[in-house]
Amino acid sequence: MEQLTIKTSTHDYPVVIDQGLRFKLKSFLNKDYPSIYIITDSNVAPLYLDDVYNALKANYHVSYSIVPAGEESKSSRVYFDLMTQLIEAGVDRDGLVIALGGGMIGDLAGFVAASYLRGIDYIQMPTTILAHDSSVGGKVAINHPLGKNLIGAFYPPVAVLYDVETLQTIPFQEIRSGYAEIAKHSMIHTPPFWEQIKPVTLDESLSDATLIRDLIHGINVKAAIVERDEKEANIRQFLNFGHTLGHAIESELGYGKMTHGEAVAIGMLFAMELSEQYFSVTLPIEAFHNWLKRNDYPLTLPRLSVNQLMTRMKRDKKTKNQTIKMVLLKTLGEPVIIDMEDRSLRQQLEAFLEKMVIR
Ligand SMILES: NC(=O)c1ccc[n+]([C@@H]2O[C@H](COP(=O)([O-])OP(=O)(O)OC[C@H]3O[C@@H](n4cnc5c(N)ncnc54)[C@H](O)[C@@H]3O)[C@@H](O)[C@H]2O)c1
Ligand SMILES: O=C(O)C(=O)C[C@@H](O)[C@H](O)[C@H](O)COP(=O)(O)O
Ligand SMILES: [Zn+2]
Repeated sequence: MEQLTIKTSTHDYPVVIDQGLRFKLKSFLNKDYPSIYIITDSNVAPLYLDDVYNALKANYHVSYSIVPAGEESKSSRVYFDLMTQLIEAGVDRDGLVIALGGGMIGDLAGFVAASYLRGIDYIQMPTTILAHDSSVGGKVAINHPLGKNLIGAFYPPVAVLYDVETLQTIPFQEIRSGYAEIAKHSMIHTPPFWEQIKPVTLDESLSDATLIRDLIHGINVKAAIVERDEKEANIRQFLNFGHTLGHAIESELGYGKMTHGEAVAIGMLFAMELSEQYFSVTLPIEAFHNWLKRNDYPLTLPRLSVNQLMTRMKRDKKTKNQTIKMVLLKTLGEPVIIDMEDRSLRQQLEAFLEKMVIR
């Protein structure tokens, strides 16, 4: 078992990483909750809902909702339906929400918990690799058709219980998606650990030991950053490496058409190219590109409108005074936030997308 504690402005919470945690939930509940409400999705429910429900039902009043799997459920409609279900179930201010699933569920259920009755406790139970990132740090949100995560809060959970046994059932595309955020952590951290990720192949040969090593490394990077800058006043923006374009691609294509990690991977490639030009440095772009290719990441895009992408990037939460900010790398492990000038960003984006279309 691995455990760390995250300090926030309101409380500290544990991140526990172990096999089979879903069977031992009771021992991690530090309050006598009158009701527990599990929120999960239609892929995770048949696999793990019973285990979680059965681990609690003898001691607590437990209810649940199952939302359709997929990014489209991180929506105002599903959010509102969940609110209705919690009200009808009579969950009060002493209730607990359990977010059982990947980052979609963590963000959605976390935002439900943050806003229901002005905020009740919630536990993150991540079940994807990507959720090593989303379950830590307290960013919760739903999407708006105009942009990703535009409606949300900083609202830390009371615990993150990462039962890594659940990762055995995730499909390959989701292994890829999650490893993109691990690669992100490997490149923004000092010292960088990209050299550790570079040889990893995301197929049957990926061992549990490698996966757990990389997950723990990623979680430690994330934890260290969010502890120092919980509300993203400064260095937390580094965690947005690859996201300025990645989020624009996700929303422009339509939520769920490309996974979050796949879109962020493309965004990282673009940010690396911009970094090389901006700082006249050499980054391991070719090695990263080869890694993405070897692991079957999508490296082509349909022809997208550069105007639309620019408009979407302007709606990014880092934007101030209409100036798009990008996380660039001065060198591997040394991220910086740069105000981008529209004209040159547009030109570089056009050139980048042209390569993505024909590659
Ligand atoms: N809050 C944050 O800090 C943060 C960080 C990174 C990403 N995110 C958000 O996270 C979301 C992406 O998360 P995700 O990649 O986990 O997507 P997801 O939650 O949609 O899960 C991906 C797919 O895997 C399925 N699944 C989940 N766990 C499974 C399991 N154990 N076995 C089999 N199938 C399983 C899901 O049903 C879904 O189909 C995006 O909305 C992104 O914006 C948030
Ligand atoms: O925790 C953060 O901060 C991050 O930026 C982590 C990202 O991987 C994640 O996708 C996050 O949801 C993006 O945040 P946003 O503020 O750009 O919506
Ligand atoms: Zn992300």
